Formats: sequence, C-alpha cells, structure tokens
Amino acid sequence: MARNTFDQDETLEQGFSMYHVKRLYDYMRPYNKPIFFCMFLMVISSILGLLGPYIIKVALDDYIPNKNIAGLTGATVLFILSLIGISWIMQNRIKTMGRVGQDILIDMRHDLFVNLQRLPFTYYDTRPHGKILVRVVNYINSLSDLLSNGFVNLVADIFSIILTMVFMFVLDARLAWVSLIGVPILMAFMYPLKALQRKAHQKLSTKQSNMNAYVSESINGMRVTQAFAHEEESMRVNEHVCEEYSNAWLGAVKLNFLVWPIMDNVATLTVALVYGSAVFIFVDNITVGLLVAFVAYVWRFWGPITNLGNFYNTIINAMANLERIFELMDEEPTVQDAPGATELPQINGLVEFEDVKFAYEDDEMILKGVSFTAKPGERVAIVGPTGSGKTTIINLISRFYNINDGRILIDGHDISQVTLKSLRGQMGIMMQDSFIFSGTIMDNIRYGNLDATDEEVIAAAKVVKAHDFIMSFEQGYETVVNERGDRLSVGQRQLISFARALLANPKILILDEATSSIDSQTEVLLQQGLDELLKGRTSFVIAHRLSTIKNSDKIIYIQDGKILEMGTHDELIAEGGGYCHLYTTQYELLKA
Ligand SMILES: Nc1ncnc2c1ncn2[C@@H]1O[C@H](COP(=O)(O)OP(=O)(O)OP(=O)(O)O)[C@@H](O)[C@H]1O
Repeated sequence: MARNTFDQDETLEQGFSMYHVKRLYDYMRPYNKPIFFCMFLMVISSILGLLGPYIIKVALDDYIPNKNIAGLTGATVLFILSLIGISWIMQNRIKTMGRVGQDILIDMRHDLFVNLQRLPFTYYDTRPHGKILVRVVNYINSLSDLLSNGFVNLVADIFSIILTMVFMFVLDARLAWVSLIGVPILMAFMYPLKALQRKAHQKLSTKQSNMNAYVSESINGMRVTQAFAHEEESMRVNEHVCEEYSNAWLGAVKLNFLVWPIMDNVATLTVALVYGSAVFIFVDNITVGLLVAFVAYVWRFWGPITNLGNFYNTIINAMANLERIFELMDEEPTVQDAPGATELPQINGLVEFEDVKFAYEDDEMILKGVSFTAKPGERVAIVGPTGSGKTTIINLISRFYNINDGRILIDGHDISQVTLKSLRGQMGIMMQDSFIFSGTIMDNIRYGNLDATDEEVIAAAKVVKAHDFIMSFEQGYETVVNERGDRLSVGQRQLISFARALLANPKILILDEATSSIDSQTEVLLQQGLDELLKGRTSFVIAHRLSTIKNSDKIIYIQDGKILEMGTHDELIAEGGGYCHLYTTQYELLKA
C-alpha cells in the first residue's frame, strides 16, 4: 500500500461511475416514502406556480376589458390561495427532507465507521489520520444539501419544465418553438464546462484533505513544535496548504459561477427573441395578455433550468466527495477472517512461531525467519536493539498484520485460520503507546473488560499499584481524563493501560515497554504483584530495562529481524553474546 503524506494529493484508484449513483440511491431507498411524498408536493407546487401567469392572462385579456369584477375577485383569491399553498408545501418539504437528509448521512457515517473499525493497522500506518477524518466528517457533510434538497428539487424542476412547455405550446406554439432556441445554445456552452468542473472539484476535495491532514498533524505535534520553537515554520506550511486549498476553491467556484450567467444570458436572449418575434413576425395574432403571460412562462421555463444548473454544481461537488467516501467504505481489510475461519477455543497459552517472515512494505523484510515456542504459563522476554523487530513479533501474535511466510500457532491452531475476535478476545495487550480514551479513569480501565464490575476494576488497579495515585485525585476513579491523558504522567498512563490489560483476564498477556516510565520503587512493588498474577498465563514482555526481565523463563534476543540467542538469563550471560553485552553495558551504566 502506497504511503501518503499531508502534502501529497491522493489519487483515486477508481473514478466516478454510475455505480456510485446506485450506491447513493441504495442509501435513499429506505426513505422512499417521505422522498416521494415531497416530490409529489413539489409537483403540486409547480402546478400552483404555473397557474399564476394564466390567471394574469385571463384577468388582462377578459376580466379587466369586460369590467368583470366578480371574475377579477375570484382570480385574485385563487392567486392568493396558490401562493399560500406553495408556501405551505415549501415549509413541509424543508422539514421532511431536512430530516431524511440527516438520517441518510447518519446511515452513511455508520457504515464508514464500521469499516474503519475493520481496517487493519496497515491502513492507518500509511496515511495521515486527518485524511481519514475529512472523509467521515467534511465529505459526508457536503452531501447534506444534495440529499435534503437536490434530488427532490430535481424531480420538481424537470416536471415544472415539462408542464411549462405544455402551457407554452397551448398558449402559442409558434412562440413556444422560438423560446426553445435557447436550449441547444445552452448545451453548447455547458458541455465543455462539465469536464473542467469535475476536475476542479476533485482537486478541491484533495486539497481539503491535505489541509485537514496538516491541521490534525500539527495539533498532535503541537508540543514538539512549541518545544523546538518551530511555530513560524509550521505557520508557513499551514499557509501553503491553505493557499493551495483556497486556489482550488476559487478555481472550482469560478467555474460554478460561469454556469449561472450563461443560463441567465441565454434566458434573456430567449425572452428577447420571443418579444422580437411577437412584435415583428407574429404581430397580428398576439394580445397583450398573451404576450405578458407567455413571457412569464418563458421565465418560469428558465427558472428550473437555472436550478438544474445549481443542482449540477452541487452534484459535481458531491460526486467528487462521494468517490472518496465510497472508496473508504469499500476499502477491504487486508487482515480479516479467512473463509471458513473457526472460533479459537478457550486456550491454554501455547504460542509457536514457525519460521515466520514478515515485511511491512514489500521490499524490506523485517522478520527474517523467526521460530520459537512459548509454553503455557511461560514468561518470555523479548530483548534486542532498537528497531530489531521486538514490537513487530508481538503485533503478529494478535495478527494485527498478516505474515509473509511461515506459521504462528496458538495451542496448535494456525492463527490465520481462526476468527480475529476469538483470537484477540483471549489476549491482554499493553502497547508501547498507552492510549487513554476521553472519559473517567474507571472507564479507561474497564475498556479491558466491559463487563467488569467497579470492584474488579479497582482490584486490577491495586495489582499494578495504580490505586494509590488514582485515589490521590479528588474524584478518584471518576476523574475525567482526555484523549491524550493530559492530567496524567506517562508512568500513570502506563499503569492505567497495565490495569486495563490485566482486567481482560487473558491467557496470553503482552506487555510492550509496560513499565519503562515507572519509577524503580513502584516497579519493584509492581513486580511482586505481577509474579502472582502472571502465574498460569503466557506472557510476552518487552523491556529495555533488563533488570525487569531477568527472572523470565525464556529470554529471546533478537537483532536485525533474526533470533540470535534464546535461554534463561543465566544461560545467556554464560553464552557471553549480544544479551550479555547489552546487560553488562546497562549494569555498568547503572554503577557509574
Ligand atoms: N508500521 C510500520 N511500517 C513500516 N515499517 C515499520 C513499521 N513499524 C516498524 N517498522 C520497521 O520495522 C522495524 C522493527 O520495528 P519494531 O517496532 O518491531 O522494533 P523494536 O525492536 O520494537 O524497536 P524499539 O525497541 O525501538 O521499540 C524497524 O526497522 C521499523 O522501522
């Protein structure tokens, strides 16, 4: 999968097609009833709107010359009633379609979010998160107008155009033909514009995505930016992405704004032709009332055509975003249950790596044939230099990535053939980055097991020695923390994540640098609790502080994606290899 950065335009793997329109219609289908009802209302509204000029014609040509007061009063009342009817219909349409539009957006957001949950680490590794966010939030929002007004108005406008033509032909077929001259002229202008608009809107959505990605990255990296006093550089980049966005916006809007004047000019030209032909060619058979009514119909004919132009702008914009929304919705998780995957039964915790080869990106093998066995209940430590592949190994146990070659077995079951849920549901994982969700400390720990009682949460916190610092907060376990865990120190965040992993009560426990930021005194206390707790569980521990893994049943020393040494602490020290060197260096440093 190609990597993308905030300043790199995303290319679409698949262009716009009728398939996208069909997909959009699938979302609208459940709301057919209110949508068709609103379309029906709009058709009635068009008919009422078209009555106006006819009433004026009758008033001008018949009632006023004949001083027919009763007829004139009746026509006025009818005219007012038609205006009231139109306004009632408008109100109801806005209310109903507003609701329907929002409901459709909720359905689309739901489906997008469902797929986001399924997508593997690789997907998130390879693109800025702001670019994902923009699809779920901004692009979906941009469909609101199309769904609330666009389609209903489209049908009403088409109906209105046809009905107006009928009125025009009934009134005077010669003038009706004259007023249609504008249609091919309009087509000749609009056709070449279409391709330009489509490109401009695609560019706009790409630049919006880039801008979002940079803002999101800047917020996440704000502390580093301020620490290095790089605000100006950051602002310069921001100005650049904003300028690119605004240029793209201007480009798209400039083309959109061409649509309306073209239509207006063609409409004016048509009216002029109607007047001209009425005065110079068909002068004998035309009354004032007929001409006034006819010109009113010509404007009414061009009104919906102008609306169609606006609808066209909306749909061009929406389609550029829809392409990306559906692309994300259709993104197939590369890590998913194999066909016929079975449930992993309750495990004992035997983990076997058989000649596992793995690459994040095709060209660079990270694990180059890793084999080891961890027996149930064994405590396995994985050590090695930075970037040697330790985290990669433990990420593979939970199948966050698919391996390129070899096999990983748990209790003899190949993990690629069992369901992800049954596999991950039996593991407790504490990752290097102790992520804290916004909410209370209690909720954050309970994330490990949503069914756990408050007492169980507190018990887990006590085991990892987090209870005391939690209780030192005024609100204890109910203290609200945010996404970055800003109220908490890094060590405190680690302890909370630790408690979360334990609460899952897993047969396999994975601890990646679980205690790297915890003071030595707390760590000693924690180790005592842990010894008891890890009994009966297979655990994988990664720790740079080697004193914490000395007592492990097995230490795996990995370098450059290969296991170089494996054994107990004493055995590896006796071997005098890489582990011994690492350990003695650390020991010397501590002594110094
Ligand atoms: N998501 C990723 N995409 C591409 N390459 C990656 C990714 N994560 C890690 N790598 C690469 O894989 C190699 C092993 O990384 P890994 O995180 O497993 O190392 P580690 O031994 O855990 O290091 P550390 O001690 O620093 O945590 C590194 O060279 C790293 O650049």
